[in-house]
Amino acid sequence: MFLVGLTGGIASGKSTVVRCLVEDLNCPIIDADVIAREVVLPGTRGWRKIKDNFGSEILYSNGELNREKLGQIIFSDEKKRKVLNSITHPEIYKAILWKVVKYFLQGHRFVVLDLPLLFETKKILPYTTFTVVVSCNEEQQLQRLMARNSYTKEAAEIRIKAQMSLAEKCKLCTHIIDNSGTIESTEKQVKLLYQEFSMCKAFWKLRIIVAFCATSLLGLGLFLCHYLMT
Ligand SMILES: CC(C)(COP(=O)(O)OP(=O)(O)OC[C@H]1O[C@@H](n2cnc3c(N)ncnc32)[C@H](O)[C@@H]1O)[C@@H](O)C(=O)NCCC(=O)NCCS
Ligand SMILES: Nc1ncnc2c1ncn2[C@@H]1O[C@H](COP(=O)(O)OP(=O)(O)OP(=O)(O)O)[C@@H](O)[C@H]1O
Repeated sequence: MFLVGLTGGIASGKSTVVRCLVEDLNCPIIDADVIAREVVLPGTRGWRKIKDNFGSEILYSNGELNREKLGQIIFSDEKKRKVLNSITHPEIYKAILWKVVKYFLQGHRFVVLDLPLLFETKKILPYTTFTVVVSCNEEQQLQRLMARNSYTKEAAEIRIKAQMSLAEKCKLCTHIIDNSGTIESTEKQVKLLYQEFSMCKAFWKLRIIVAFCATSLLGLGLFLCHYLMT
């Protein structure tokens, strides 16, 4: 099975790419942002640790995490961001591992993992065969983030600065999806890339069949040698 790491910057268009992969191509996806929400649901270990470290003022009266408030704290304070990461990331990686195993057991041989911090944390990087960065220019990223979340320019900028820049990520990846044009143009690139990965999948199947045949022939050869010599 091979893993494709999909990443990018905040609001660079990862979810837009994922939507196309799921809805148009029926591709198996693991979304780290969804998992990140699941591991801090009220009553979970992650939730308890956040409450212990950041205090009850970080919760709504019904016990749910006030994500906006926590976001304001951690994006403007690197130390506190590290504390939150040290609580959530081990839980997130465990859940990712289980999902990979589940997809493998279901017979999938190629899974896309949408992980915003793929290059920042590097934990999953060694297990990826390909890494795809969804990119756009800095001004578009800023404008799209401000528009989507109704953030001020300052709030959007501190969130962008909390991550490695898109330009740096583009240097580290194996493939780039340029999301600076229309959504249709992005979808075209996603479909082409999906075809490329699917061909890779076929190539791996072929390698496994060839390896199996070669091992069987070798075994048969050894058996015949042994049979003829005794
Ligand atoms: C701080 C939180 C509560 C803010 O929640 P909010 O609903 O406003 O944002 P959401 O979770 O949708 O994240 C939006 C984007 O912010 C960026 N982001 C989130 N957490 C981080 C982080 N710790 N460091 C840098 N960027 C981050 C990612 O690009 C993500 O796609 C939340 O992001 C969180 O719990 N973060 C810690 C877990 C984490 O690292 N998630 C990233 C995926 S592994
Ligand atoms: N090509 C595009 N043209 C115009 N708007 C776009 C384009 N791609 C994405 N957007 C818009 O930009 C915003 C950010 O896109 P999206 O939510 O896909 O980013 P993301 O990388 O998943 O963000 P996050 O890191 O917060 O999860 C959304 O409002 C989306 O509709």
